[in-house]
Amino acid sequence: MLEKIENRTAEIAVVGLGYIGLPTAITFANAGFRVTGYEIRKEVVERINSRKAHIVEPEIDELLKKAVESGNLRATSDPDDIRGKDAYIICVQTPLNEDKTPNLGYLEDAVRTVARAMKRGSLIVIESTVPPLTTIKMAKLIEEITGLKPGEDFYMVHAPERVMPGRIFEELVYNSRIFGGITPESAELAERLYRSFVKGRTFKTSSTVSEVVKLMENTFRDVNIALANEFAYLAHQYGIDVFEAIELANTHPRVRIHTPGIGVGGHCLPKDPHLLVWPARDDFGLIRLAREINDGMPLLAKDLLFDALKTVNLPPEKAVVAVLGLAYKGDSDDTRNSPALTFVDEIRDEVAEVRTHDPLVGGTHENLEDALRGADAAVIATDHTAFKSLDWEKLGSLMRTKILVDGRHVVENPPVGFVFKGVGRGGY
Ligand SMILES: NC(=O)C1=CN([C@@H]2O[C@H](COP(=O)(O)OP(=O)(O)OC[C@H]3O[C@@H](n4cnc5c(N)ncnc54)[C@H](O)[C@@H]3O)[C@@H](O)[C@H]2O)C=CC1
Ligand SMILES: CC(=O)N[C@@H]1[C@@H](OP(=O)(O)OP(=O)(O)OC[C@H]2O[C@@H](n3ccc(=O)[nH]c3=O)[C@H](O)[C@@H]2O)O[C@H](C(=O)O)[C@@H](O)[C@@H]1O
Repeated sequence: MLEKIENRTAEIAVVGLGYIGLPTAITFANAGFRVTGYEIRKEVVERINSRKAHIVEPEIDELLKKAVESGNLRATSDPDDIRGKDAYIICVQTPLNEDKTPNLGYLEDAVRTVARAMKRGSLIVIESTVPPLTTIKMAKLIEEITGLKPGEDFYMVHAPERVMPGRIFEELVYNSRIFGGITPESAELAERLYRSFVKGRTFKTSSTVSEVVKLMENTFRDVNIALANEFAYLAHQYGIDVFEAIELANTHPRVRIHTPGIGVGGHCLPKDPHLLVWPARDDFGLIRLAREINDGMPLLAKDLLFDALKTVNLPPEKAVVAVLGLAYKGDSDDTRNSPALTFVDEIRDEVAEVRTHDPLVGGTHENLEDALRGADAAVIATDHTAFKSLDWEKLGSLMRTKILVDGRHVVENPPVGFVFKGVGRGGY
């Protein structure tokens, strides 16, 4: 296997071609490996084979074209096409159920597919973010299905993905990586495989440490954002602008306060803290409280909107509200767990009309001006670059009432003639 890795003849199957799996498959293919991408959504397979990415990410179209045209990448939804591969890289989603418990159904299905296709000596890598101890459980599932002994007859690793959407192709190469093996040999093999394109530092550990590390990273971010959001809430009570206060606090050499806003979305931050605490017997509660704070932020934005409507004596049930941005963060087309969607759901039954516009996602109005024409309030829910340079004084002339609520600190100076509110912008 090591020799096959060194001379790039190892055959790789990437299972799940979403935001993580597709860039990973492309990167291995462009590093010289023969990669088969296995994906259950047939329309995604067709798009990829016709060289069109189904996700928004810088550089993806050129890199996908290169990978497919070189003959190194092919997508399929036929499990027979991934039989007998040297390495399987699993990148399927690991969402939460309604009750916030992990839904490992996609992962288990993917592992079953791999178990039926693999051979003795295959390396199986789970890139998906999973609750602690999952990799060991999945190795046992493979043993039950195949009769092969984990660590002896096949190798298994958790290699968490740490890329930031918007910078995926750069971070795939330059981020440091962790390889958590069910045995040291497993970790060693995966490290050698990924070293074919990773230029960052690499570390080997156990699969359970690796699972916890990944969950700690995103929990760290979520808890820090919750702290910033609590500061924003307090700033309203003191009538100050939290962003001015944060900028000044961050001049301290050991303080790095995160950015408050309308909420925390995406496939990962809203669920990973739950994956960390779910299998534990007990915890202190900080991680869960941070989640509640962040989940509550769309309601704070709703209060700001309703305050503004009160200022102009417009009953909410008569108000036409245009929500700008549906994606969970700027310049993304991903709406999973987006606070913008929560905000829309929260106000929908209480106002006359909710319009939505997102340049990358769509919405009820394709055109920004059409969304604002005759509206009583505009609410910025996503920090898309396109929203940062809007001429509000001009756009205001299209609106029936000039209310602007900024959930993402996109507008620095409140536009003249508007009733302005913003998350963390006390004093307006
Ligand atoms: N999106 C992100 O920014 C990051 C995600 N992650 C983790 O990576 C994992 C994947 O996340 P995303 O790529 O965002 O999810 P995604 O939903 O974009 O992609 C998953 C893909 O797997 C496919 N799939 C599901 N079950 C399958 C099966 N049994 N066989 C074949 N294909 C199957 C789905 O149709 C989908 O296209 C998650 O565990 C996530 O927490 C980690 C770092 C960053
Ligand atoms: C620790 C860390 O930086 N994790 C990254 C994170 O990426 P993700 O796309 O979720 O981006 P994010 O910038 O944390 O944004 C998540 C959400 O939080 C919001 N957000 C973010 C930072 C902040 O200071 N304030 C804030 O409100 C964003 O608007 C967004 O709604 O989660 C990714 C993942 O695991 O999916 C991970 O690979 C990335 O490296």
